[in-house]
Amino acid sequence: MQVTIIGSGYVGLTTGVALAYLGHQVTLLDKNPAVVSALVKGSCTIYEYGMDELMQSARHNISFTTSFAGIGSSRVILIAVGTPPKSSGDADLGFVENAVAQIAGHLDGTNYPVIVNKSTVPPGTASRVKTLVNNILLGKGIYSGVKVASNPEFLREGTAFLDALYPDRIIIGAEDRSTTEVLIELYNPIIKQSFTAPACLPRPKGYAGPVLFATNPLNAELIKYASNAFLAMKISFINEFAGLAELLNADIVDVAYGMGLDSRIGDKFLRAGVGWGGSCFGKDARAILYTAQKYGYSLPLVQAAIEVNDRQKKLVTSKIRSSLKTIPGSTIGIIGLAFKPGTDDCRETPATDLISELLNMGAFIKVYDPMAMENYQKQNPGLPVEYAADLADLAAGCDALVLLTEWEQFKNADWQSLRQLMKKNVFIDGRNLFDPRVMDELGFVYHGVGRRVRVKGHTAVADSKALS
Ligand SMILES: NC(=O)C1=CN([C@@H]2O[C@H](COP(=O)(O)OP(=O)(O)OC[C@H]3O[C@@H](n4cnc5c(N)ncnc54)[C@H](O)[C@@H]3O)[C@@H](O)[C@H]2O)C=CC1
Ligand SMILES: O=C(O)[C@H]1O[C@H](OP(=O)(O)OP(=O)(O)OC[C@H]2O[C@@H](n3ccc(=O)[nH]c3=O)[C@H](O)[C@@H]2O)[C@H](O)[C@@H](O)[C@@H]1O
Repeated sequence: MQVTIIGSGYVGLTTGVALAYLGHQVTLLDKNPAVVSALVKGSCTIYEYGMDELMQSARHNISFTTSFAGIGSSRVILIAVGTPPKSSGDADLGFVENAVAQIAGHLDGTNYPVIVNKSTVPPGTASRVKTLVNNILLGKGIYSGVKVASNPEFLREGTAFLDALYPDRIIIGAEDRSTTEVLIELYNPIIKQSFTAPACLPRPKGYAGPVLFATNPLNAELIKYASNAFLAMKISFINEFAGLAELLNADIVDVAYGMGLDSRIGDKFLRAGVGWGGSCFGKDARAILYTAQKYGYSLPLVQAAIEVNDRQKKLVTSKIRSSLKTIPGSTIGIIGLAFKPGTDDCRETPATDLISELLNMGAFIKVYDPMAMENYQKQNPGLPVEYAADLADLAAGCDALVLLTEWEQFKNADWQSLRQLMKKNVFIDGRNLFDPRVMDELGFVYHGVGRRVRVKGHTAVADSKALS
């Protein structure tokens, strides 16, 4: 099937490469010439596990362009442009509308591709897009039979290809059966799992394909917001209890493990930490609050999820202050800049607020991330921090280390040697990556989140289990 994807960012590029891998003819269109020329030269603009292998085997099915010319010959057009927040919290649909206007401007009435919103857009956008396209076509004297669908994206950065090839669900919000069928055809290899799994991403054991749910566009749009708000709320919930656990001298890792044993609760998204980051949870929570407000309604749980997250981000500073006693003049090493492991994305990373707060307090800041240093530096030009070459370079001379991103390689580093390079021995583990007793034994003054006191001889069941 001929597919054009508008926007070659995290969603557009990974979706495009996955669809091309499945055998579709994919055109990746981005308005940014720098993105397109990098992709044409074979250099990927984002880091995502599996990109090189999938790109290599799918290369013959992909083309890159900045031009909308010929877009009418596509069977499906997926819109995957950004929907950033306005200052009101509402989603800014400027990029979507611009893309839609360009699409409509290039349709001549001989062929009507299905136009699909993959971007996260407020409920009602599919019908708004349809009106926009029809008006533009009417202006050209074309009475259009264009179909607009909503097909929200649920991939997570860092596991984008895993999520694209082996999703839990595919939500198709279409106004009629024939439009749904076009999208079923697009996703057929995934629904039937009829493709050969790439070597780097074998089919998960027992995985039998996604649940396909066909509904109307409005429901599909709301499913996306409700899902992200729920996940954000789940993390905020465990973070709220982490604060209480610290006061009680309980251990939130054990508490989360025990909660997750109930299949109604589940063990996912119960990892306490420095708070959720990334380009979507905050933006989407605020956008759906705005939508509710427009209808004179409130969403207090969603509001609280944001408030708890804001409070959580401040927690690290108070932990550093209480353990170092004084911050001005101290050297603090930040371990991890990406908003989560597996990605080079630094949008809304918890590191940003923390670093600026510590700089304002007069600390000297060193930072290190295995993947996200270049992005972070680009996004924060002139920030007075030292970019370390590796963990040893980071640890040297530090009074405190603060772990913000739980990259696997951090877990496996030689912390005994790293400890010896430090001036003082404070370690703030913002992701509860380490076993407190081990860090104690290595000579660190260790603080996790929601697990303040270590009881000698106590064996926390969950310490060795990964909560994901
Ligand atoms: N990043 C993620 O993990 C996920 C994002 N989403 C949603 O998907 C959408 C896209 O997100 P990202 O991929 O992260 O954004 P991004 O910012 O990484 O990429 C968007 C791309 O669209 C291009 N673009 C903007 N307007 C254009 C136009 N008129 N024509 C052609 N290209 C245009 C930009 O140049 C940019 O390269 C957002 O609505 C986001 O909420 C949904 C699920 C996951
Ligand atoms: O709409 C989107 O953009 C996407 O947003 C999230 O995906 P993503 O932001 O890539 O990453 P997550 O794995 O959800 O993590 C988000 C943040 O929550 C934090 N987190 C996650 C899980 C947890 O238990 N605790 C926790 O603090 C992570 O460290 C990270 O900062 C959703 O998980 C995706 O389903 C969705 O498609």
